[in-house]
Amino acid sequence: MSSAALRLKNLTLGYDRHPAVHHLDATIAAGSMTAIVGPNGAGKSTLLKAVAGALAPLAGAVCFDGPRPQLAWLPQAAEVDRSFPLSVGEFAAMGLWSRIGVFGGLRRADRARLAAALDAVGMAGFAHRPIGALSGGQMQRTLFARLLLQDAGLILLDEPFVAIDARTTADLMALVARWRGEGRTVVAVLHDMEMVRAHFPETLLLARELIAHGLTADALSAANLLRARAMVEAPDPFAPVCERGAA
Ligand SMILES: Nc1ncnc2c1ncn2[C@@H]1O[C@H](COP(=O)(O)OP(=O)(O)OP(=O)(O)O)[C@@H](O)[C@H]1O
Repeated sequence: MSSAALRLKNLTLGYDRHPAVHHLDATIAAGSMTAIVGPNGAGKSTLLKAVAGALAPLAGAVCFDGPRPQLAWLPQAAEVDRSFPLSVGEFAAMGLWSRIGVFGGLRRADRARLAAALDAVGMAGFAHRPIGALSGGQMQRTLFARLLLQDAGLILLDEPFVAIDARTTADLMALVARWRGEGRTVVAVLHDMEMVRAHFPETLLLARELIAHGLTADALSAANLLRARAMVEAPDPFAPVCERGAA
């Protein structure tokens, strides 16, 4: 599996030139499993968007050691348009697009891969169901099937287990743990500290700027969590200009 270290270099991100994440420096090791943790509005989704290439930095850069790895990004559930008239099978098969092209038909091997992915997420038998008719948990399983088919070296997950029951969470978490064993790099925005402590060896704690990054037990110390909360609750949460000079 081709995986490359991900380097965030003096990264400042924002919208309409208003910075939301300031001067972030961090290296995420190839093949590691990192949780991005922080209060609401800390800039976690913004960071994932930038790593995915969907948001250009205001300053600094997202770099990879070696060639840019194939990347798969699971956005927050609310951002997925389910009104599109697609079946579960058609939706999950989008994970094969990078290999077969948007208009390429599924060959027998692709169909077998699709069936195996739906089976792996517990959605075998749902292939013809419209995605608009799925429960939240079934949709999340379908999104994971698409991720499986993308077969990416770098996997970005934005709150993958929100409003998902314990059984589905455990099933999908087992898939994530398997990706790590396969040498893929996993970066996940998570709010559930218990899950982070149980499954994610490394954590990047963000509160508009970097609070801590390293082993999860160290990064999530009470002092760091307090500091993160204070940073986000501080006045002027969305400064019109970044006052700190570029490093
Ligand atoms: N499309 C956008 N346009 C303008 N501002 C935005 C946009 N998306 C996010 N923001 C702002 O950027 C800041 C960081 O938002 P972001 O969604 O990255 O936070 P988060 O840490 O993921 O929060 P949460 O835990 O609530 O999902 C917030 O102040 C938010 O209002």
